[in-house]
Amino acid sequence: MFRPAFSAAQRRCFSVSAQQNSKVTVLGAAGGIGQPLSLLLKLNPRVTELALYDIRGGPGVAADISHVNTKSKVTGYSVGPEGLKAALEGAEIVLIPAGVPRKPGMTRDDLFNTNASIVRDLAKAAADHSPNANLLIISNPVNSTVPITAEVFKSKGVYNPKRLFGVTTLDVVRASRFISEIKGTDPANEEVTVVGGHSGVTIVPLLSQSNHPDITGETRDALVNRIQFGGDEVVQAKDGAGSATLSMAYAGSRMADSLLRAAQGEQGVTEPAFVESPLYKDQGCEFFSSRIELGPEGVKKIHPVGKINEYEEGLIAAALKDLAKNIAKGKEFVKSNP
Ligand SMILES: NC(=O)C1=CN([C@@H]2O[C@H](COP(=O)(O)OP(=O)(O)OC[C@H]3O[C@@H](n4cnc5c(N)ncnc54)[C@H](O)[C@@H]3O)[C@@H](O)[C@H]2O)C=CC1
Ligand SMILES: O=C([O-])CC(=O)C(=O)O
Repeated sequence: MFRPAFSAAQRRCFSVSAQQNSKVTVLGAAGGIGQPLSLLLKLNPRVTELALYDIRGGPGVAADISHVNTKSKVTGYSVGPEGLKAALEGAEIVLIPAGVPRKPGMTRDDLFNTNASIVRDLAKAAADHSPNANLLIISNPVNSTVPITAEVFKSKGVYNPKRLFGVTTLDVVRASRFISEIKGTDPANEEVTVVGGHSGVTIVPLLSQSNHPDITGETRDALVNRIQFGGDEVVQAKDGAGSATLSMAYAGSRMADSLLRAAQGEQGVTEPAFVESPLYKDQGCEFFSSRIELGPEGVKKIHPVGKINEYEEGLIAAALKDLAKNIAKGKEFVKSNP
């Protein structure tokens, strides 16, 4: 797992892989997520070049981060198609946290009207200028923005489902933290599989597969609810000033680091992600988040959901209903608004 501080010994271990060039691009780099995410990427020795783009403030954030004394080169790009093109060209990973966040009382789906076109347009640029990069979609609603990106790539004839990821890492980060709070354990030792999508009831934690299948009854219901609606806790606490940014930056940098490690030959790297998946395709869900083994080609293996109990079967059934609608909405948007 990527941790933001590296000892001298760790730096020596990293040195072989760090010789490989890895350009990482952030679109929306000056935002609440973009800034701390870019900082964490600057601290990662596997990143050799960091390209920061935003419709406002990209060069300023880049100048600031570029003073951090790690080896990677940081560039902030000017606003417009030329800047966007230069930011994307040669990227191994493109992270997209561009778009508006929620305010109290809103669902992630309420962001669709604004964020769908932002993601569509950035996806068009990525399809043109970095068609082979791993694309990590953070902008909400992820359940729809990932299908939007897939449709754009298909329309340009460059879609590779192994390279498109909706970032759901924050759900497992939260789940391991919340379960550790109940059990008084170290969250580093807690792994909770979370499947489905990234909003409300589409977020399905599989506690029966965790270290604590004994959590049942009201405690289980409250924990599941907290994992499903953890984002709302932050939205309410920020009281109109946005949603999770710092924990999301951590989660996004962990996902990027996992992809870089897998690309550089590390075996057995897994993360959850919302990807094109055969698991529930026959129930209208062409995309689904489950544990993914990563490799140099992006998605190496999609893990099945595995053994679950009746309660979890019910959670998945509820998730699939919403998820199918969210996916169809994204696909329809690109058809009607190419
Ligand atoms: N996947 C996940 O787990 C999570 C997703 N999110 C989502 O991430 C998104 C960003 O959240 P924040 O960073 O808090 O928002 P923010 O408003 O602080 O930052 C968004 C940034 O995107 C930029 N932007 C807007 N349109 C752009 C375009 N066409 N090209 C380049 N940059 C553009 C803005 O200038 C701004 O700097 C939201 O949609 C939010 O819901 C937030 C937390 C977790
Ligand atoms: O809740 C939100 O709107 C942001 C988000 O996706 C999360 O924190 O999981």
